[in-house]
Amino acid sequence: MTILDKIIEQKKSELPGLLAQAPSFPAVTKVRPSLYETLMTSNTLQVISEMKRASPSKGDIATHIDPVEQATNYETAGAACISVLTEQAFFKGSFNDLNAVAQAVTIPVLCKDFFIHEVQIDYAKAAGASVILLIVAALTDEQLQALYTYAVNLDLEVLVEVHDIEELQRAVNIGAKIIGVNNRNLKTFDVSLTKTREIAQHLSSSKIAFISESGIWNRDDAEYVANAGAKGVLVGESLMRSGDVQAALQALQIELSTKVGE
Ligand SMILES: O=P(O)(O)OC[C@@H](O)[C@@H](O)c1c[nH]c2ccccc12
Repeated sequence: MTILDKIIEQKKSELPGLLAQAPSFPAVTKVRPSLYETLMTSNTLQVISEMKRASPSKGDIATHIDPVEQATNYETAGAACISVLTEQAFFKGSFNDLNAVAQAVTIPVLCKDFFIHEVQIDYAKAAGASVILLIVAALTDEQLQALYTYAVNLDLEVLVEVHDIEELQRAVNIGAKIIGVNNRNLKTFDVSLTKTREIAQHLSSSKIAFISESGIWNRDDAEYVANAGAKGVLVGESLMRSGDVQAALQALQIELSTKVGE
């Protein structure tokens, strides 16, 4: 069993609880900018900054950090979007974290979870998300299409996560506009930024906003993935561990127009 299999089992066990009652969170009525538009129109590498307390591969990362304070720092530093991990059993997140962050910032908010059922999308929406993540490796084609359509009909944007060329094709087939490659192998936890280059070479449409996810620690890493074709990066651990969150984030905002090789 891979870690992804284990997490999906856990998610399945939580569905009856979610289905038993309607989501109830303090209302969030903000209209946020579109993440897709931000990615497609900006000349700098856009940073999706993550609130991440812990993970299965690293254990505790930063359990003491206040999500609202962290998100506010991210927004002030010019983040394009705040990603909030809401998965509880492995990442120590919650929908309450998401709701608190959604109240506090005006930029797009990504609900980072393992979606296998529509009810989870209802919770994400009610808690204030404007973007959700769908992981191709966790879903059948039918589930992927159904959840994608369900989210879009709720006015949510969708970041579709892939790990290889075959998954990229499945993402393209459902019409995904924002596609992220996870540089972390979910079976071995190995991280390699070359994944970004490999997937980027197979992107056929310039209308896709392409994101590089995981394992980005510094400006060199950001430059590498920007040169490979990424319009944005999804960064968790390095920002959570940084003593100067704003400086660490700003170091990643590479000018895309000065990219080597373009
Ligand atoms: O902490 P990192 O290496 O910067 O990674 C952030 C993000 O990419 C990672 O948390 C992530 C990418 N895809 C996911 C899917 C589920 C949970 C977490 C993730």
